[in-house]
Amino acid sequence: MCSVTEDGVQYSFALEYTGPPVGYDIPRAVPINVNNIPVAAVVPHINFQQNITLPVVKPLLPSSDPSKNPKSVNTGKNPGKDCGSEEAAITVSPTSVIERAVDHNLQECVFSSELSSSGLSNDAGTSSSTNSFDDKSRDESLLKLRVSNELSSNRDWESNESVSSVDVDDEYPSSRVSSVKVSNNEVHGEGRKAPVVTFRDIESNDDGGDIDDGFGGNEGFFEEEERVLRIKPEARSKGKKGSCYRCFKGSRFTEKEVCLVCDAKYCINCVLRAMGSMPEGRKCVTCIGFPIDESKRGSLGKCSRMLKRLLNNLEVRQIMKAEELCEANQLPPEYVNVNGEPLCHEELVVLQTCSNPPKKMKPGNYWYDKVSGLWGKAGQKPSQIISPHLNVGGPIKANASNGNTQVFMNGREITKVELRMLQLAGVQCAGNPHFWVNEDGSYQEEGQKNTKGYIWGKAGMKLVCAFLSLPVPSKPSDSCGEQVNSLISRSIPDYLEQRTLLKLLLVGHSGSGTSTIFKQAKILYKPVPFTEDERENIKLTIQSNVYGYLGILLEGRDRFEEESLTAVTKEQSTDETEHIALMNSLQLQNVLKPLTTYNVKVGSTSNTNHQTIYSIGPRLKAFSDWLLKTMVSGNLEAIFPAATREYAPLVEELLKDEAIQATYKRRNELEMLPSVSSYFLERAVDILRTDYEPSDLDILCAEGVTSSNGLACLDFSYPQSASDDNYDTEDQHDALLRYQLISVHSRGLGENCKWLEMFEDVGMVIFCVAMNDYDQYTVDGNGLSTNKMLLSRKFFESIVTHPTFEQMDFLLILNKFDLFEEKIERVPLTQCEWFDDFHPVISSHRSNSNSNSINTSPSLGQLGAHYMAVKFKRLYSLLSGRKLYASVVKGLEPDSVDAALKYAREIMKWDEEKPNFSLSEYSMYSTEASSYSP
Ligand SMILES: Nc1nc2c(ncn2[C@@H]2O[C@H](COP(=O)(O)OP(=O)(O)OP(=O)(O)O)[C@@H](O)[C@H]2O)c(=O)[nH]1
Ligand SMILES: [Ca+2]
Repeated sequence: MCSVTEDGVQYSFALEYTGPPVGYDIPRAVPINVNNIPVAAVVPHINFQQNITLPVVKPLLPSSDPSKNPKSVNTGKNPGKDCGSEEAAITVSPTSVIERAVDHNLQECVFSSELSSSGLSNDAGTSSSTNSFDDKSRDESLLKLRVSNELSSNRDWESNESVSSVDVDDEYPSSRVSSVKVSNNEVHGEGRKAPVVTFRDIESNDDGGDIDDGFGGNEGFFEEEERVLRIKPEARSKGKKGSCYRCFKGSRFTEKEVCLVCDAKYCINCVLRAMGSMPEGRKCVTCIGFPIDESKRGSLGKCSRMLKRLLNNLEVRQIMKAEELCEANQLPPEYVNVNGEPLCHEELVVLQTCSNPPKKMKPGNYWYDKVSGLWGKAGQKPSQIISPHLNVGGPIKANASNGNTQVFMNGREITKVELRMLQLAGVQCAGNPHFWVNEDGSYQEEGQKNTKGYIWGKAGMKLVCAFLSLPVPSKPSDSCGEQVNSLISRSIPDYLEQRTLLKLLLVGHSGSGTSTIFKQAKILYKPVPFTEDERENIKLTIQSNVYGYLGILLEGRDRFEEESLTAVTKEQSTDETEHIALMNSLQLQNVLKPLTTYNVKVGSTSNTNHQTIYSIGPRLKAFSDWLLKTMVSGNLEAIFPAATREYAPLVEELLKDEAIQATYKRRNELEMLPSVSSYFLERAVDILRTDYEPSDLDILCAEGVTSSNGLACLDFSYPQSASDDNYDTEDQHDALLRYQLISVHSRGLGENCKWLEMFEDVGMVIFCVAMNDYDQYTVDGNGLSTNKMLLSRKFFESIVTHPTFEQMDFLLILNKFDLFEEKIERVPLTQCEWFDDFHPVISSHRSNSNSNSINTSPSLGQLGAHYMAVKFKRLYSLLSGRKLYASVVKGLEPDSVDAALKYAREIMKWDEEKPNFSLSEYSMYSTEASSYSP
């Protein structure tokens, strides 16, 4: 079927299948011979009530009030005349009538299911050809039928249920009324006047009471012009649980599309038949015109993968647009309460059409500060700043956001987070002040005239607000926003723009590699990971780091020299003279106060005898001492790397010096020296050049590159990778979904993680652990030394049990697998007391590294990783009763981090789709989804 849209774009709705024959039955629409259609031609004057086996309703007189006589629908039976000439209402179960039509040769107003389905497809063609996604364009000349859901979707009945109309009722009490349009031409042939025939479902045959229960008092459900009952359909499948509502095939795991109104679920083969052209988005044809299920409002306009597979981009876009914008799907105004008052239609329109409307509005209670434009859910901190001065809702209440700070803003007691924000903005908040804050952020204390400042004016406030998940005013022309953001949003169609930003919180104890993963994400997902400025800063950071490592080496050299001298002294003290002992003590002093006693050392006659391999020459010694002094005084950053050019030759000489080389060999004994230092020290000479340009790996390995304040945000979307093409499901839309990776330092979370509550709106927590920490110790302020893995565990526990994250998904990243793999061969995992029951069974062939046969037995590293994951999973389950997702990662390898972050996306995606599964289905599924991904 070819159609032309308003824009003149031609597109085909369905293509003829030209492939090889298929081995299964294809549902088909039986062609209709117009002449053979059993039309309700002449209705003889039959007393239907006497014909008890025929499921009929009593005719409803045009004057009768349908609400008072709900079992009757409008009808205009006119004996002796063509049934098309007047309105007629007959209650039929479609099949039952078909059978009866055959049995009794009745010429009734009967429609077979084939007819209805051909009517449907015609409808689809009609509406797409006129681009009639709005109600208006529904052609009046169409024969209006009200048939049951079952008729069109073949959903809930079986053809042998000819007489069991009552059963159907009982089982499907609310899938009753719906509308299907059938082209006049197809039904009646040309030349006939379009009649309006309104059918009601079988239950009209029922007697009184039941129906009143179903419809009683619901005048609102009657559409006056058409006088047709409008009860929101509700679907239940007759097939086995989880199967498609139309063909009854498939299981709960089959991908399905859900009707926004009645929750009927259709498989990929049935969805287009059941939903037709979707003029109001994803609704069964029979649900068109009905309000959506409010719990599904969040998914309006968010296209499923299934539709994207079935339809082309243009079609998908139009359907999604219609879904979001069509009248029937709009939020009922009375569902929105602002400052305690339900909105009327005009208010809702004002709210939605203002220049800066609330995003993602759902039914609910909101507060609105008309002066500043702050907007939030009742009892919560502000979520957005919308257009101010809108005349909607009542006056704001002091407890609107449930604040308890005794600080007031435009009459509302603000929340703790806002107070924190004000403090960071430099607003004086002592003495329970009442502020008057305008939409531009200017504020004054109540009763005073002077503007004291601008809340959002201060540099860095945007980041602070992002950190605290507080809104900032958005400029009308939001062109100055973050580069990447605006780039992306420009290519997103309007209706996608207001999508949720999915936030991922990345945390880990210091040294766990969180910064590395953050940087890796930046490199992976940003077209330009670092700006020129950033690169320059990174370069300086790396160079300072190298000087830092050098300093640690020099310090170590001092120590080693001292130690070896002491050892020599002890050896010699038995047979050496006092003079030598004296000289040695001098030598010791040299070590301790090198600069001042320098000459003594040089002048000493026995100097050469008491050199150790850790001793360096005078020039280098002087440089070394100076460097150490500078480091201790904390001036390193100020002097380096500006002085790089001057000192580069000295550094080069120093690094080549045997004493330094010897020290470097013992670097494992230097606790202060991070393992990554060797990566840089080995290339120190190159790095310290002025023309050095850090590589991606350099940046990844460099400490201190990100987040001086402990917080870093990265807005990104997962790019479409080549491998994704395998599943064409992952198309554009997923690529356009926006994510935000927020990385926080454990120390940035404050005591007892008190700042964690700022992150209540994140979608998931990614917790990072360095696997190779199991034998590492840190010494705290009290001189107590604690295993780093246990520290990580403690931190993990406090985050998992934090009230903010009660229902949060957690992904554990077991990081630095490369280092772990190597370490576990040398150091038993049982070094850490938490892992004392690790007793791997290792195949005896394992050690044969030369064997080129495929070694299927896992390595010790893999066993250890698995064991560690299980340990954390058990702990998590104990703490939260839920499943922990886990992923083993090598932070320095892009692919590894990419896989882990995509895994995170899958978990969130699953979270989104979870509601489409029933509870029992979910619990089954979750067992699978939480599997361990190595
Ligand atoms: N070999 C190896 N090194 C890693 C891996 N992940 C991180 N590192 C290194 O480990 C060091 C510490 O990692 P960081 O990213 O600084 O982790 P962090 O200390 O938690 O983060 P910050 O406290 O923000 O610096 C860095 O030098 C990284 O280069 C990994 O998977 N393998
Ligand atoms: Ca670090």
